[in-house]
Amino acid sequence: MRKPIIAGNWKMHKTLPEARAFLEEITGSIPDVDKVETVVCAPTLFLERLAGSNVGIGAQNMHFEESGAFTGEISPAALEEIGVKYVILGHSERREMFNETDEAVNKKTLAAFKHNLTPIVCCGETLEQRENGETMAFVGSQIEKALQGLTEEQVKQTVIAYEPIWAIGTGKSSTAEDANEVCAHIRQVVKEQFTQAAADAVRIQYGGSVKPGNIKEYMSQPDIDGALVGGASLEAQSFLQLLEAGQYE
Ligand SMILES: O=C[C@H](O)COP(=O)(O)O
Repeated sequence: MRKPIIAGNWKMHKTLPEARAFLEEITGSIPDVDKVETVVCAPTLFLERLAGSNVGIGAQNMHFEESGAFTGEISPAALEEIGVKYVILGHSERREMFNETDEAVNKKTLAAFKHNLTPIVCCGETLEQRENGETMAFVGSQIEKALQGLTEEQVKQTVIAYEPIWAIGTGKSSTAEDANEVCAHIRQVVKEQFTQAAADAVRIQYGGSVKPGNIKEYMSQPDIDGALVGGASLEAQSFLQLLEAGQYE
């Protein structure tokens, strides 16, 4: 059985004192790691200070090269060294605003495994693509390209986050059934590209206006294994409610 994974993506929010206060508030109340894997993806500057707590710490992006003249970037090795365990790759905000391509996401995914980082690979369609009936083909192709060259074992350890772009930060969440349909398609794509065992093991999160009040609907779907949460992960009590509700019955 796949273990649920709930990840907060703080994006470019919080100061260091706020980040520390958040972790102090949640530390004693994190559910058992056997029930749900808890991850907080913080701004790069805070990562070193947050690592070492009983929460999995994740970065929100990284470069795929080991080192070099890439002003403003952070390397996978540097993240590994400070105790970061997860990295969000190919978030739609990075694809849209920072021109991140499928090829770059693939290189980053391969680089993550060289440095013991669990990649949270994001995919998701625009509203226009959804209305044109292009969701399955588009999302399937994003995932196929992102996972190219991975071993079956690496795919099993990968986390995929399906986030329809029109549902991010808008309050308009996808219905649980619609989200599950896309997640089931992603699993099918993984099966065709790799193996049934890889498809059975890979964890797929839903993201897009997930809140304590709706997370259970998503978690009750057979192909959804967790959530990648933006806005509702910023407040400690809201995040704890997500963790409580984000477990299998
Ligand atoms: O990475 C998280 C997603 O962008 C979802 O953000 P949201 O929960 O604020 O809609």
